[in-house]
Amino acid sequence: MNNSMNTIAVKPTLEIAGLNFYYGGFQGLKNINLNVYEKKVTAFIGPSGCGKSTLLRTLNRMYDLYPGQRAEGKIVYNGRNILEPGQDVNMLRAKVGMVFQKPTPFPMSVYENIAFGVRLYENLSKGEMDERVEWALKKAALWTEVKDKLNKSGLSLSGGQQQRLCIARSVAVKPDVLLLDEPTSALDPISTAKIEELIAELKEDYTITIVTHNMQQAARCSDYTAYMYLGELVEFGETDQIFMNPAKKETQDYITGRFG
Ligand SMILES: Nc1ncnc2c1ncn2[C@@H]1O[C@H](COP(=O)(O)OP(=O)(O)OP(=O)(O)O)[C@@H](O)[C@H]1O
Repeated sequence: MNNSMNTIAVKPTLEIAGLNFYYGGFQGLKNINLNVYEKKVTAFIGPSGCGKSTLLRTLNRMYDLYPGQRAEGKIVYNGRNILEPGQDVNMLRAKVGMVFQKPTPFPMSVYENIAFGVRLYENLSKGEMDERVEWALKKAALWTEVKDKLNKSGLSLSGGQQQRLCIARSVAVKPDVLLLDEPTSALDPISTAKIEELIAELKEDYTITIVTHNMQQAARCSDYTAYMYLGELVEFGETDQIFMNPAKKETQDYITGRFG
């Protein structure tokens, strides 16, 4: 949590307005309005099925890969509604990168896991690519552990290392935003602590949103928290306020474990 935030001017990176989302005939998100602020961590919390992952997946149009899923409303990024037709979704996904719940390294070397994505967008020399790979691995706090194993399979790393490799892979293409979907739920407590430390470091450079079931994690890692229920945004505000002085009884019940 960041107690000095009230005094710091914050700028929205993503402005979400009147967002509705549909899985065929089922409405998964209902009139969501919230800003994701620049170089801050925003946590999405709420009971299972409330729409946290759905909201995260709209932010880089990941749902486009699935027929029958559609979003309407506005998500303004760099002055443009990304939901409109004509958006270059590949470029969007480079700028708004995603890390999933289960670590998903590609079945290739540690080095190639990072170089592969970079090659899709940039034409770097071998020396430049070596530098980029090292830079991304350092950003993801993984370099010292893998610098002697760059040619080993990404799948040979531990679960926590694999998740940091996935973060390095996203960071390597120089995004603005990182979307983290329960990034530590498959990890042990030590790896979880490392990822949480990493999130604190990464927010110096990136705007981060995180879906988490872990209330302590939301309280520790985030500057803003959105509490969702049944596809609606119940309450959104600074994390200190949401956890210490929520405006709504439903939020209070959820964060104190009285939900359900
Ligand atoms: N592919 C899909 N087809 C139809 N409905 C879906 C699909 N994916 C999710 N849903 C529904 O949309 C709603 C929101 O799901 P979502 O996965 O966003 O919730 P969540 O808050 O992330 O849940 P969890 O914490 O369990 O991951 C749920 O009712 C879910 O059943």
